[in-house]
Amino acid sequence: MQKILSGIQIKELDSNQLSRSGQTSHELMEAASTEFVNWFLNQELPIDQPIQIAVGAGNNGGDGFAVARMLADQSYSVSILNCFKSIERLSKDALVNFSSLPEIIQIHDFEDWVFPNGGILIDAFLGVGLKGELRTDAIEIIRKLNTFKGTVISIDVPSGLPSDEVVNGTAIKADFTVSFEFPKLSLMYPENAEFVGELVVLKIGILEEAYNNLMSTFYYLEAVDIRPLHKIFSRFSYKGDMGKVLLVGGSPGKMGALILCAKSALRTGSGLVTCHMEDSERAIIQTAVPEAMSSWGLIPNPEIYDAVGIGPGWGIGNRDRLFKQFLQDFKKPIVIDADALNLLARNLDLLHLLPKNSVLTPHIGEFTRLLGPAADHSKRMEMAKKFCMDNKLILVLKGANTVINLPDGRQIFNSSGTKYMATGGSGDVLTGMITSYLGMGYSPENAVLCGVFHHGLAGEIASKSKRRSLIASDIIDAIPETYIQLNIS
Ligand SMILES: NC(=O)C1=CN([C@@H]2O[C@H](COP(=O)(O)OP(=O)(O)OC[C@H]3O[C@@H](n4cnc5c(N)ncnc54)[C@H](O)[C@@H]3O)[C@@H](O)[C@H]2O)[C@@H](O)CC1
Ligand SMILES: [K+]
Repeated sequence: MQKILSGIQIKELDSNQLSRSGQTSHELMEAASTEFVNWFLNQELPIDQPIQIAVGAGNNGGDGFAVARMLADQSYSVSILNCFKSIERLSKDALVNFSSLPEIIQIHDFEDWVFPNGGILIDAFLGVGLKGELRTDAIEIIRKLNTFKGTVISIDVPSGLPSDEVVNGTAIKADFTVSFEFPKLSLMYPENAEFVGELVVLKIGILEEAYNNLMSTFYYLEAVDIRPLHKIFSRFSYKGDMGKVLLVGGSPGKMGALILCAKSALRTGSGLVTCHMEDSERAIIQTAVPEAMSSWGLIPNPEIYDAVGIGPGWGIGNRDRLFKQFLQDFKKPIVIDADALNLLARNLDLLHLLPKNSVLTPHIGEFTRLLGPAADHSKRMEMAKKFCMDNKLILVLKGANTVINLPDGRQIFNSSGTKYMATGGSGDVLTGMITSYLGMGYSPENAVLCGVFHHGLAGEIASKSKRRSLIASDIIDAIPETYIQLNIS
């Protein structure tokens, strides 16, 4: 899995890469710029659009000069917005690329900037080399760049955004951020989302050995990581091998949550799904999900199930005793969501009853009820990390970049998903998926990684045709396609 390094570590990564690959720093910059341009050309933007490239003095600016040359070679109309003041300030590699600019490219000084109405602005002003508070001249430049009315594409990070922190006032508001090798930590924080726009991550050929001595507890989960985590089932497998799962939830008026959860567990691959609910509601389940069995009254002997998910639509009135009893009886890791999280939040003493490696799946509201408010997302992540390490639990903090917090302190950001998944029932689907993988005998860690990634991918697939019309059932309908896309039988 891809490590996410801090801005300071990136300098070390670069020098590791250069010493191990034999590349020069200029060749590395050339590789990054080439990947950027290949991505840009794939967007099939009209060739007659004017492209302005705002260029700073460091290596981010160096990328900008190289991109300018490459796009001019492709017959785009490119001009440079000078944010670097004088040539003496340019870094070594930026100077090399500045000197190779073809004559056709015009360079405009700050005072002469006049933005066309529309077109493209490529932001290569400041990258991960930003240190401390933004200088006032840089703030002025960023403010002026932010008045541009066309499409803004930031190279590596939106200029002004620190590489590892929540925004501190001013930064470029990009439509796209194209980051190299891995997303910088700051690009993952919800507070920074309005600056980042759509995130694209491009590999630039950094060798695996270059990462060896660089420690990080942050990781980025991508499609390549998922396939090896899946179990292979043979033609002799039977429905028992595919897992018997129990889903506890639903209440009058909230049976939909349990229905979504059950359907998603079945679509994920569970062999047998039993839903436990109140007696009065069982006809609803049997009609809506004929493939699922139902149970009511006392919670059935949990030991006959391979995995249990608890909480979607359950309600919190009169549930405490049942929940406690259940936690006392069940000894395998459980998936705890929605109202079960709320029950836990109002009685934290129950935490010690949770089997080791149980999975909690709060969104930020549920997280706050459980562990209290945080000043910002990076602080919230520190709280999540400590909670998981202290209690030996897994916590899936749901959001635009869902973070999987593991008991060993690793924090893994998911790369799949779309903004259109912020819709009622999306979380119930995730609970069904994670529980399903647990039931199939995946380790809790692998069940969560697969559940979270496939859930996001299913959302992406469904949103291609549904966009803002996407509902949770569409995510379930797209689960089969995730197996096809990832080539999993
Ligand atoms: N391994 C990688 O990821 C690679 C990164 N490259 C590029 O190199 C960039 C990093 O380059 P550098 O380390 O030269 O740094 P940057 O170009 O990101 O920033 C350095 C510039 O920022 C200015 N600056 C620093 N702090 C400031 C502040 N508080 N207020 C105003 N201005 C400030 C400095 O005066 C300098 O001009 C990356 O973001 C990326 O674009 C690529 O060229 C090559 C490969
Ligand atoms: K930038």
